[in-house]
Amino acid sequence: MAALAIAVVVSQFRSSYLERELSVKVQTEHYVKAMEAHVIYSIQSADVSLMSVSNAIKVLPATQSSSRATMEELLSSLGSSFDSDYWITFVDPKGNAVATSTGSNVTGISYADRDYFKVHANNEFKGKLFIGEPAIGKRSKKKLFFLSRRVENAKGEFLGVVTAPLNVDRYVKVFENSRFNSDISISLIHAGGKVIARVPNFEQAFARDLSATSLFDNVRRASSGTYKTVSLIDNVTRVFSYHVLDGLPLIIVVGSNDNEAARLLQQNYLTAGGGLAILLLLMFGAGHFSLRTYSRQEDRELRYRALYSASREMEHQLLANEESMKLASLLFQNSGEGMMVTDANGLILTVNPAFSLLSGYTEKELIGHRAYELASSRNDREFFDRIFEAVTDSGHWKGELWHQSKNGEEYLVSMVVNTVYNEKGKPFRYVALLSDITQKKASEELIWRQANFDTLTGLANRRMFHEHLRLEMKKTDRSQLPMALVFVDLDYFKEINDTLGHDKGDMLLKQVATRLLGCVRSTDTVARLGGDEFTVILSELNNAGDVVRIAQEILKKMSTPFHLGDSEDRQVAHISSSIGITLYPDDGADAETLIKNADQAMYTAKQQGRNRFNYFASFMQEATRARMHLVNELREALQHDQLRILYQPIIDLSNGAVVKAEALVRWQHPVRGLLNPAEFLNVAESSGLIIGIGDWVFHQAALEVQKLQAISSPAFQVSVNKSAWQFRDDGSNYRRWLDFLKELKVSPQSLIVEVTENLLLDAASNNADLRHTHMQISLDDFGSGHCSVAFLKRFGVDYIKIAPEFVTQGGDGLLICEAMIAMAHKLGIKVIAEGIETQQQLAALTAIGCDFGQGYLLSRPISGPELEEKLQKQCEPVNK
Ligand SMILES: Nc1nc2c(ncn2[C@@H]2O[C@H](COP(=O)(O)OP(=O)(O)OP(=O)(O)O)[C@@H](O)[C@H]2O)c(=O)[nH]1
Repeated sequence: MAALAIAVVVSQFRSSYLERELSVKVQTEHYVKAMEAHVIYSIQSADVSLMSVSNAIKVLPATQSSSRATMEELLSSLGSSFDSDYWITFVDPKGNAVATSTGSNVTGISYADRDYFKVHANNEFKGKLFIGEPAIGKRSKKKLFFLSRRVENAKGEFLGVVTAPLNVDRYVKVFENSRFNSDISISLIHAGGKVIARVPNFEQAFARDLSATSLFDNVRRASSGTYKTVSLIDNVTRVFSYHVLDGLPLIIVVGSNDNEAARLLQQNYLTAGGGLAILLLLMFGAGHFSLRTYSRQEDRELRYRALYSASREMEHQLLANEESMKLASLLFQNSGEGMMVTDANGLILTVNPAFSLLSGYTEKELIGHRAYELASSRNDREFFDRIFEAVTDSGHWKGELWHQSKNGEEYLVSMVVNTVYNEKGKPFRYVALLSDITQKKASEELIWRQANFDTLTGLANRRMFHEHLRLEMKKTDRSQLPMALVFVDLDYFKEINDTLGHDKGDMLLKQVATRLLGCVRSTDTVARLGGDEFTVILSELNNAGDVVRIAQEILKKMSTPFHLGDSEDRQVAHISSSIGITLYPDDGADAETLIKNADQAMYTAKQQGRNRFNYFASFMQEATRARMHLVNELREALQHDQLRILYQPIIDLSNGAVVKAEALVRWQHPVRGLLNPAEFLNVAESSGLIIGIGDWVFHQAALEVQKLQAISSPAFQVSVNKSAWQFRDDGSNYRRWLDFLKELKVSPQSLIVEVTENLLLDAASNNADLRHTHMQISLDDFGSGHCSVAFLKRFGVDYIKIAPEFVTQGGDGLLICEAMIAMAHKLGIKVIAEGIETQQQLAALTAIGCDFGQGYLLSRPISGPELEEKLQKQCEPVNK
């Protein structure tokens, strides 16, 4: 690289040796280039300051740009960065000086006559940099020339002019130091014609108009060139090279006389090459150089080139900066986002229209107030301390806070605060961007609530429950204190809905939620999984005995009567609950297992009679597995025709004839043999399979009664048992049953539906549907429940079946039977005695007027064909 540089320099000067004039030309051109780089660099650094001042003024509130104090503060805060060779003055729209960065008092000085002021007042330069003609400073009395820019607000209104007077002495010094000998002249000339700086003879030359000289003849022809003439200033004949600075109204002119050219020829050209290096060093203020090696020469050459291209680049950046400031100003005025600018003490300097709209305050009302005065009292002091800390540490804060508008309304804003620093690195302005997120937040919160909470009770919903459960399990892992998961399911809640209505059911669920919350600590979780299923997470239990106490408390609270509705429409509801409890980590390691455990324990509590709590035990898992297996088998049984019906004959006690039969379902299990309903009905009910089984039984019974009536008499009846679960149907199965009977041409009265007392009491409304079918109703197990006589009548019961315990008891049992029979007969209800096992019982029941009887003495349950045969036989003597 060094070798290459040497070669370049050597070849350059060898050619200058060959051609005298040309050598002068080359030399002056070198000077021109070096001077140009310096001038551009100095102008651009002053222009950066001009632009930053002008942009700062733009964001000031309207009144403040005319305030001397504000402007002095602004200019002096920037002043420290200024080059000592220039300063900045702000001139108001009338041309009067407002303040200057040197801090001198400029009040009363008018610059209205300056060319730059007129140009900007007429907006001829559209805010671009204008370089005015050189002149003597009105206050400083220095020889100056002026860089300036127009300042306007976002609406384009003229706010004044910022000007940077440049002390031309700086150029004189640099030019002087760059000359090898006194014959070389270097000048910086304004495009208007006036000399800005010149060596030699600066004093005579300053502000002298050269517009009529041959220089300008040449300039008008080309932006750079070389010519020979006698200087007007010092009368010396020189070869002049000139260059018009790109985009600037400035011309650099360098002249060398013939003596210089001759001297050059005698001199070692290498030294001349070194001269150029000296010039470059001086130009950039390095002040120290050495000519000892060529490699240094190469460095300097490179540095010169780098600086030259850097100054070009800077020029482009400045233009881009200007553009972006304009854009920023537009944004400020038109943005939908609120913007506020404060000084370093938090005093509001300006706000944009969107901010006024948000807060209800005009810009005028806000200026001078502290930004935090807008915040609502919802934010505490610590909150502001935190903001302050963040802004001090990083210059930045982002977050949400509550503001209060002029009309007192509170609104939530999302705010970003950024700091603008002055040249000393101290905060100078704070800029805040704000947007109202009240609505957005409210709907986010609503969505979140809907996603996580049960709308009816306000308790955590299933999703939230799962989240809490996992969190509590983690807590337990850390604290080693056990946690209990409690499932609470209301008993027979459906009946509340059915008897009191869904609204009252809702009221009850709400009260259940409140009562449950009252049973636990605030740190525990109460959730509603759906329907009448609730869960409680009892976290970090110090004492496992607490769980029992809480479970008992819940049972008690749930079985305390609920008062539903207001005084006019008040209803009292009685209910109870079944509770399942499982412990973590003892019973399971994951959430799914715990949930399953608690559910099983609760199910067992239901099975055991409800209104009780049950701890999960591993045997329950086994039981559950067995139950699931049974459900699957039963489903298959239905599909594969494994169910059977046996008929137990019912005898007319007055003549011993079989006149009815009770259909009893059996399961012909492929492995376990014939199973009684007790072995599978529970599972059938809880799995819902009971509906299908009930339908099947009914169909079989209807088909059978058709056959039996054909054999004996149209009065023959078959009874079917209806499970409590079948009442949960909406009644559509009755319609299906009646359709089927119609198809068979069997009268509905041929079938008796057997229901239990409790069922009759609980599902009163559904029984009304049953009566409308015209099938007969038989009340099973009469005497074992609490059915009042009034109920019997009201629900149109056709038969009562006396429970076997009364029949087999004898003595008092028989007396009760007699009373029941008498009462039933008075109501027009017939009586069937169940479980007759002895002749004695038969005789006694017959004696007290019982209408019908069934039991092992009379016949065990038999198959359809067997019954048909029996009836056949019974009918034979009559037929004969
Ligand atoms: N009022 C009201 N009822 C509901 C709501 N959600 C579900 N249900 C009803 O709650 C009842 C829940 O019944 P289950 O738990 O199946 O049965 P249960 O009657 O409580 O009987 P057991 O649980 O066996 O003791 C169903 O009848 C649902 O229709 C609700 O938001 N409001």
